[in-house]
Amino acid sequence: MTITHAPGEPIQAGAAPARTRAIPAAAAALPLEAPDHERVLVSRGRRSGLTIIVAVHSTRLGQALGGARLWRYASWTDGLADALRLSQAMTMKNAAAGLARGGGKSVVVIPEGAPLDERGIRAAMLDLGDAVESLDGAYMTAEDVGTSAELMAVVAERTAHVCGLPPEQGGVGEPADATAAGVHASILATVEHVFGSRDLAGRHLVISGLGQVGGRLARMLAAGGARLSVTDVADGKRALAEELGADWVDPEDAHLVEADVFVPCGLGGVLTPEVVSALRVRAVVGAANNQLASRDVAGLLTERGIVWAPDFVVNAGGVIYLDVASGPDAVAAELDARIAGIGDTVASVLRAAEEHGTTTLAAAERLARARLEAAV
Ligand SMILES: NC(=O)c1ccc[n+]([C@@H]2O[C@H](COP(=O)([O-])OP(=O)(O)OC[C@H]3O[C@@H](n4cnc5c(N)ncnc54)[C@H](O)[C@@H]3O)[C@@H](O)[C@H]2O)c1
Repeated sequence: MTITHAPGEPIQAGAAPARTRAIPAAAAALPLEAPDHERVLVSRGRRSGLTIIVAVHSTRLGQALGGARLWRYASWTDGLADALRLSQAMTMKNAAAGLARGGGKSVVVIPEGAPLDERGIRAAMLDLGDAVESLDGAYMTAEDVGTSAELMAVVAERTAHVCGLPPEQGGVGEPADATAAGVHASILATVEHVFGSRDLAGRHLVISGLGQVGGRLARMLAAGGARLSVTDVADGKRALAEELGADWVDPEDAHLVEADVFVPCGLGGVLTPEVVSALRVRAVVGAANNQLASRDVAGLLTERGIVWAPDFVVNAGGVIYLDVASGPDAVAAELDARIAGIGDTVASVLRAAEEHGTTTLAAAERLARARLEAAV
C-alpha cells in the first residue's frame, strides 16, 4: 500500500485515526528566543532519510513522557517548532496531572508532497526508536497524531522507552477510554462550579468531534441524562447522533448553539476571538489539545463570563493511563482514582482563578509551576 497526500494533509498511518487538517503555519513558527529545553535531538533517520526530532523539555519531575507525531510539514524547522512547543506543553500537562514525569515530544517530519508507503513508515519508526534510545532514558515515547499502538510496537524493536503498545503485544493499548473519563470528570466539576450541581439531567451540551474521545464521551453524557447537540466533519458520525437521540448541527455552527457547555473534541485552535465572541454557553470543557488559538483568548473567555476548563488539565487522562498502566504495579483502582482526580484539579483551578481574579489558564499554569518548583 502506498499512501500519498495532498500538500498540507496529515499522513494516516497504521491504525491512527483520520485527521483532516494540517497544523496551521502560524502555530509552527520557530521562536526567536533560545528554547529552555534540556535537550533537543535533530537527526536524519538512517533507514527512512526523514528528519527525526526528539525534544526533551524537562525531566525535573522524572523521565519525560509525550507522544510521537508523524506529520507533514512545509519544512523541518516547522517540525522543530512543533516539537519545542508540544514538549513544553507536556511538561505543564504532566505536572498539572501530578505525575512524576517530565515533558517531551517527538516529531517525524514528512516533507510536503512526498509519498510514504508502509515500508517507509516502518523505517521511520525504527529510526525514531534509535533516536529515543540514544537519550539514555531521558524520554519515553507513545502514540500521537499520525502514529498508533501498532507503530509503537515497531519503535519497541529499537528501544524499551516506549509505552502504549497493543494489548496483544503486552502493551496497555490506546488511552481514549481514560481520556474520555477524565473529560467527563472535568465536565461534572465545571458544571458544579457554574450551576451549583453536578447533575447533568436536562443540561444541554454541544460536542464538536465524535472521534475516539468525543464518541465515548457522548455516550457517557447521554447516559447521565444530558441533552446533546453534536457534530463532526465526518458525516458518518450522524449514526451515533441518531443512536443517542442527539441533535445534529453543522460543524461550522456548533459554537453558535445556545447551550450550557461547549465540548470541543476535534482539533486544536478552535477557540479564536471570533468563535469566543459568538459562543452562547456558560462553559467550555473538552478533550481537544491546544484549544486556544492564542493566549489572549483566555482573557476574552473570562471577560465574557465563560468558564474555560484548561485543556491540558482536562485531557490528561490519556497520559495518566499510560504512566500508571505501564508501571510495574498497575492497580485498576489507583488508575480510576487518578482519573477521577482530574475533576478535583479542574475544580481547584476554577476556584483559584475566581479567587485571584485571573484567567483559568493562568491558574492552571501556576499549579503546574508550583509542582515543578517543589521538585527542585
Ligand atoms: N485520544 C486521546 O487519548 C487523547 C488524549 C489527549 C488529547 N486528545 C485530543 O483530543 C482530541 C480528539 O482526539 P481523538 O483521539 O478523539 O481524535 P480522533 O481523530 O479520533 O477524533 C477527532 C474527531 O474530530 C473530528 N473533527 C475534526 N475536525 C473537526 C471540526 N472542525 N469540527 C468537528 N469535528 C471535527 C474528526 O472527524 C474526528 O471524528 C484531539 O485534539 C486530541 O489531540 C486525545
